[in-house]
Amino acid sequence: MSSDACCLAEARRVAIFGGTHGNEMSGIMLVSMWTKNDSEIRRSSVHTKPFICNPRAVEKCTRYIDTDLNRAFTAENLSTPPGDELPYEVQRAKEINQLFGPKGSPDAYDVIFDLHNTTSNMGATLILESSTDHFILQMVHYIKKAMAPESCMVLLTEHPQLKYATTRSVAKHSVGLEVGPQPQGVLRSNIFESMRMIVKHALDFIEMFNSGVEFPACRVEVFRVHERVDYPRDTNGNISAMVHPHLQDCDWEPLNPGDPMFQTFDGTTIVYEGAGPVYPTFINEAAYYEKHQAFVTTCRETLSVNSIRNNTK
Ligand SMILES: CC(=O)N[C@@H](CC(=O)O)C(=O)O
Ligand SMILES: [Zn+2]
Repeated sequence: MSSDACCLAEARRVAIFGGTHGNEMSGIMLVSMWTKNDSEIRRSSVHTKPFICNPRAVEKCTRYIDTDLNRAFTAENLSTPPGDELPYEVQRAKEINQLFGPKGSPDAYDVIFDLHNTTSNMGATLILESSTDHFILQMVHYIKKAMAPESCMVLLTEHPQLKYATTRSVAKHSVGLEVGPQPQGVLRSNIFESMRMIVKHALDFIEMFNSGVEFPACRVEVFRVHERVDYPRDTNGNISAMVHPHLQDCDWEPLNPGDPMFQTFDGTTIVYEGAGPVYPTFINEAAYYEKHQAFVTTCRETLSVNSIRNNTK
């Protein structure tokens, strides 16, 4: 055991969230399946809790009832007194914070995986909120290696303005899993199986970590959120162009200055005018029309990850 490894507590309490958005079917079906029979997610050193976050939205097969649950875990929402008049998702956020948090406290769950689907052609993507959580970064490194030659991308949402208050943020360590393309309300077997495999690798990693395995220092390639790009709009605020066919489905591929970005209804091309190459993702995500986001640009970077080991072994 090397002496410079960063010592961390074991991760005993782990939750797997599905149905944070009620129309993202892979996570909903996996979590429902694991609620009935947890043999697949059981590990000897871990208590793993499968949990449906927004049951009313799942029942209606809609993203949310009153407001987006995955934006609701703000300090303000979590601290205001409870009440029936609050939006359903704000009430639910408070309940989830009681069950799996409180956010920022020592009583919070060790790890939360939150399972999402996207209509974008992103493939399997892990979403991280922090570039300094070496436990999660080591997990990501492990998952990427276990998945090879299939790729698993990493989106880092750490950004002073663009970060949002996610359901998973109540845990000490959190990771989002976004797999696409899959239409809203639809189950695709390839997407379901890909998500299932990543959860398996993640739980295997936690089991190994808890048992005392040391994970050596490594490097992880991530794509850090840079800017949100909205659709072109007319003076009434209606969309006046679509994602250009050369950009559609090209998540994670470089977009260079001068490259086609949008196509108006009369066929005019609107090009990207940024300074250098960016890597767009969440291209044409259905849920983001209302958020005024056609895609998000990212910048590629490589993070150095500390070696870690469990300090109780
Ligand atoms: C399509 C979708 O729902 N994406 C998630 C991403 C995340 O979990 O960070 C969201 O916007 O909440
Ligand atoms: Zn989602």
